[in-house]
Amino acid sequence: MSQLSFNEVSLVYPPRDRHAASQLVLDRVTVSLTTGEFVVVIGRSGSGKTSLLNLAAGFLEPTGGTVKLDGKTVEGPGAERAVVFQDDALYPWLDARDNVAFPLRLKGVGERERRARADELLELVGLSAAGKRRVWELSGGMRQRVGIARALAAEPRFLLLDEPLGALDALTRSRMQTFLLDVWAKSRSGALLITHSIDEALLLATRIVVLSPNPGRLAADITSSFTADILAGTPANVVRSSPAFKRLHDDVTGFINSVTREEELAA
Ligand SMILES: Nc1ncnc2c1ncn2[C@@H]1O[C@H](COP(=O)(O)OP(=O)(O)OP(=O)(O)O)[C@@H](O)[C@H]1O
Repeated sequence: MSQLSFNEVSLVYPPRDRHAASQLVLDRVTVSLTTGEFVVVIGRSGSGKTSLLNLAAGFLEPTGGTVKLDGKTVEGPGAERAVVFQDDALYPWLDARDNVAFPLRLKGVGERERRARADELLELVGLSAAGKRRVWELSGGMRQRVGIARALAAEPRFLLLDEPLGALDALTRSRMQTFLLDVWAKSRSGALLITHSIDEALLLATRIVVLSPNPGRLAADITSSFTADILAGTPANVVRSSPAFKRLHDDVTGFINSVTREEELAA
């Protein structure tokens, strides 16, 4: 089992120009996740969600505190933490299979093995027939699935997902939520996903982390159990209609809004 932890993490962005002030974006955030968990981070715009994910990815360094992977301070990006953004950023000059195989090429894996592994991953994401297609021949949902397959190619311990479904239409998004859970469960990795959707957070998370804005602070860390129902095949609309789902939806909404009221009172 692996653990990714934020320990009293603060982040200050320097002033954008000489007239601006520096900005405290995250204030002493302590939270951790282990492989086998699906942690969803939610909070108002500007609460530092993407900054938190970029710290986990090693794209940013904290100003205070530490980000650790299995007790070792994260000092930069690494193959054990794969990132998927909203804009999949596939390589347009490669077909779907070569996009998926790309991280393996970087690792020096031979061509035959690369292709075999990429084909397995394409099958996992339901795209075994699309390996030869170019990026522009894929729909938005297919592109995101190729992006997720590519992220899985290096067998990461953690998947860091920044609004990966945000650009998809409602129907595709709903299908992709179930798909994402399946992939996560099969990969036995840990997932850290950012979303603006409370509904998505409740359907996907084993834990929901709520950040308050200005500066981003940990407002709540709540266990959720609907993931198991979705993985067992219960349709999302049935899960949503349960009283327990509605109660947790209200609780999370309350955390996000109560934080806003406090902010307003303090302003
Ligand atoms: N590179 C940067 N330099 C300076 N300030 C930044 C930088 N990146 C983000 N910020 C600021 O930090 C704050 C938090 O941004 P961040 O993107 O982490 O929040 P978020 O919760 O992900 O927002 P959203 O939900 O709108 O995507 C915002 O006020 C943003 O303007």
